[in-house]
Amino acid sequence: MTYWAGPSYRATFTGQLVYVIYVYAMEFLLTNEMPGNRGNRSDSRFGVERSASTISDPKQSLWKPTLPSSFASRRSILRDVKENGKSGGDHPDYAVELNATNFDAVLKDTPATFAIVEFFAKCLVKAIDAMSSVGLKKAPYSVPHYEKVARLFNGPDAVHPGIILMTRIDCASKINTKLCDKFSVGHYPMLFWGSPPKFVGGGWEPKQEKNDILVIDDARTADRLLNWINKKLGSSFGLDDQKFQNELLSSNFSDAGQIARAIYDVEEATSTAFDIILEHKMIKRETRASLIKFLQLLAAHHPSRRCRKGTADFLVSFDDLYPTDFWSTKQEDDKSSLRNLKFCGKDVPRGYWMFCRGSKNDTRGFSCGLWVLLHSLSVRIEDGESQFTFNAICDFVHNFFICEECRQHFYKMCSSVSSPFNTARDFALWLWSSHNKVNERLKKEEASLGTADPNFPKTIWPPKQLCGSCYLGLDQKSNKIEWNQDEVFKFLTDYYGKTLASLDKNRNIVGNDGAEGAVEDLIVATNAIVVPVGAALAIAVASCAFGALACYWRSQQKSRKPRRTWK
Ligand SMILES: Cc1cc2nc3c(=O)[nH]c(=O)nc-3n(C[C@H](O)[C@H](O)[C@H](O)COP(=O)(O)OP(=O)(O)OC[C@H]3O[C@@H](n4cnc5c(N)ncnc54)[C@H](O)[C@@H]3O)c2cc1C
Repeated sequence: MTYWAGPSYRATFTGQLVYVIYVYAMEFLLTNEMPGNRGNRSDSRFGVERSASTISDPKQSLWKPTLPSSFASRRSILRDVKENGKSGGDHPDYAVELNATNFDAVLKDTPATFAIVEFFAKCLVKAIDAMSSVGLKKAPYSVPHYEKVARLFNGPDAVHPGIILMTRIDCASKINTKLCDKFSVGHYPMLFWGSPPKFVGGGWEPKQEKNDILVIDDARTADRLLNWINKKLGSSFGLDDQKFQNELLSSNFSDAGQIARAIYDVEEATSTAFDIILEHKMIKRETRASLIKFLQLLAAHHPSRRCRKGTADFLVSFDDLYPTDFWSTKQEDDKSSLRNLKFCGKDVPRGYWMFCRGSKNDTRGFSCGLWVLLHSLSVRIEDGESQFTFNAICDFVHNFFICEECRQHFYKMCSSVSSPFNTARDFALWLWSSHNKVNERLKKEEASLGTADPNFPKTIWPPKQLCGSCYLGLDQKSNKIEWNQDEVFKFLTDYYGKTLASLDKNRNIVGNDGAEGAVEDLIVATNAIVVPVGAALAIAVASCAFGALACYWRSQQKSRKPRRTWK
């Protein structure tokens, strides 16, 4: 079947009309074609055997993967998405247009947690555009709708960066025929959802019972597509969401109070960490014990009360969910319901970073949130828990941190500790100093690769502006900073202890747990609807500490539209 009407047809109005009617008829056939009449097609696209989905090694997939030959091209595609918000195709789109040659590589390389792949036919889109221009077709095709949603997740101005990579494949292009076959594309547009590695070398068959890739069955309009996503993630993204105004807030290093906002990031990081663990089925017989240890630590000392509750709930039901014979009885596939678990309450993950937001979408975020979480744990434990905490954190990073390079480096630092920790102080200082070693190494690496976030350069931490008394001087021989470790520990305890938890404390005053509805009502009543609701309220409550900031922020938020809730 020929999909394309040549350019001469479109040169005149009559030609355009004929062309449009032709394609319109074809669209009708395609969009109404269902598996039942597929068999009659001579087109090979519906006759091939589909290959089984292969799951790539999750530990390899996200951070800094090995660099095969296609690396440069897939990186440049992802860069295009980040920097320009364009796919490089005819449409100046937010969705990334892929083809069979780069599909696997880009999906393997993306740091996004989920991916949507839209199979479409570009010629149909053009035809329908043309029809609309001559008033022949009112019902919109999916592209503008898809784009409205992609705007939220892709590109430099993504409102919710790093969560969903939205891509598309032009099935009318010959090069993609086999790929469209593998996904049994029977009508246009056809949208699929899954974790990016699941698409790599994968496919989809209508009759396959268990499939890690799902068909998005209701994406006719942007609202409906976003509704589907919200149901899937338990999120409340709205088409009108605006980029969070964090960047307007000062990133003043010397303002210790800014760490208070990181309470939202440690919640986000906790939730994201478990999403990754569940999504990648990282709970195995050999990693189970290490996860239990880390859950115990979180349940007792997480700086966010609702994460303490969520992780404690998970811990309580852990044995039922993952009995020791779980892996021998192959129940693993039945655990899809676990993906809906909310470790830090129903609004988390929210999809954006506050304290940890980088100036680009691919910097900071999750790993920053994880560091903040680890430091905050280190200053909350008792002396008697210091060795346990050390083991729990080292094992957690080793078994569950998706970044291979980080795992390796951190493991080395853990392995070089020769005697057990006896005090919380020693452990907190060890973690601080290990983080500084990572900073030092990355500073050099980022300088040589030009990958640093200019607004958040790696530094030896804390800088003098944050803690002058931490500095004793410079050792002339080694040219290294001499620290006053008592002062450093005191500073860490204040910074990651009291200050970080100050907003959470205030949230608890208004009864965050179980009373979230009341909080939202309060905000609705005062017309200060914000994203995130909790953050604004907490900042408002803590406005004695952040007076000017809170006033400014609230005034910004008041002009916003109410946040959507999805049922
Ligand atoms: C366990 C772990 C190991 C990692 N290893 C690697 C690696 O090997 N290679 C790699 O490329 N990336 C690694 N990363 C990621 C990397 O360290 C950063 O998290 C990432 O580059 C984002 O940097 P950032 O600017 O947000 O600051 P981050 O380094 O993430 O720090 C977050 C915040 O912590 C505070 N902070 C900074 N230094 C310290 C300190 N010494 N003590 C206490 N608080 C501090 C600052 O306020 C900073 O904004 C690792 C992350 C983790 C959690």
